[in-house]
Amino acid sequence: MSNMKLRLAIQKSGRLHDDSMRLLKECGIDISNGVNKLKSEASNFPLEVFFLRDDDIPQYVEDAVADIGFVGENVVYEKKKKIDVVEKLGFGKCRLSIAISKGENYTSAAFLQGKRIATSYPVLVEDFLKANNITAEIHEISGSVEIAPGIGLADAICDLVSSGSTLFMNGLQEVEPILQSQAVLVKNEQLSPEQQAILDKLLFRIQSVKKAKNNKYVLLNAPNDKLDEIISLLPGMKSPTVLPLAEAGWSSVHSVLSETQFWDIIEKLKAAGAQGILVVPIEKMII
Ligand SMILES: Nc1ncnc2c1ncn2[C@@H]1O[C@H](COP(=O)(O)OP(=O)(O)OP(=O)(O)O)[C@@H](O)[C@H]1O
Ligand SMILES: O=P(O)(O)OC[C@H]1O[C@H](OP(=O)(O)OP(=O)(O)O)[C@H](O)[C@@H]1O
Ligand SMILES: [Mg+2]
Repeated sequence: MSNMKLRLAIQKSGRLHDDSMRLLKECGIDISNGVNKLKSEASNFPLEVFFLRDDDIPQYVEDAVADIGFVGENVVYEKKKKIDVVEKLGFGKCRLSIAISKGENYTSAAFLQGKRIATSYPVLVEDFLKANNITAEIHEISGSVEIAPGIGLADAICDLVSSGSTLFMNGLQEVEPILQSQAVLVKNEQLSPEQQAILDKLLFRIQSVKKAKNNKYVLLNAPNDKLDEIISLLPGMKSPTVLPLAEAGWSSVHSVLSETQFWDIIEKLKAAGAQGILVVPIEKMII
């Protein structure tokens, strides 16, 4: 067997670190992350993990120092490196937005004409301004962007928002989301067939974990005279499982429901006579 290992870059510390480590664990990959260690190896999968600043990950992947990386789309599209985005990972969800002081009246992007905008995302802001035919002054700062209008450094900012509480605490209002973002898996454009085979194995596991998170296993009891109606409400992976209960005239029905239709279908099941509905999380889902 070959000793080839795929090299994965993840954030060393910060918003994406814990979710990146959790995803690997959910994929059944054991990584020991000792304090201050910059590199670690999986004990049960051909993977080596580098712990880096998130901003540096696209460059490392382009240069093939790492083969793949977990990084926010906001960083991928700001850095514009030659790398492929392979898979959305479902965490680190946020948006890149323009914000201005609460008291100001914003009706369109024309508000920004001739203004000073503070941001850590000069490339994405420039793209947005160009697309809207606006000329404005971009002030690049690397952090604490939300403070800029309050200290007279800028008239507007462009930064990441999720709950909106940082904007609120700084007396700002969000006026223009310019990019929706989440963590993605990126890869070097020229992986060898052997590296690609390891990535395919990893992707298969990631997709199984993602599918499982988006679905629930549902068990319920149904009176036999209502079975047809109840079964017609349930999608299941093929079709629902139906087992007789010890009590005559009743059956146990098992199925898989997606998170998006979940509450809607549960209400209909109750109305159709389903009882004792149990909902169980799924760990992995392989179709
Ligand atoms: N409030 C948020 N909610 C959800 N995801 C976020 C939020 N803020 C940032 N992110 C995502 O997490 C990534 C890392 O954010 P973080 O604030 O840890 O970056 P950083 O301070 O640049 O870290 P580093 O030290 O690695 O450079 C962002 O690029 C973005 O994709
Ligand atoms: O809308 P909210 O939920 O308030 O999140 C937005 C904040 O989160 C991020 O910073 P983070 O907290 O990661 O700290 P950082 O500035 O040190 O990167 C981002 O830069 C915003 O400041
Ligand atoms: Mg960073």
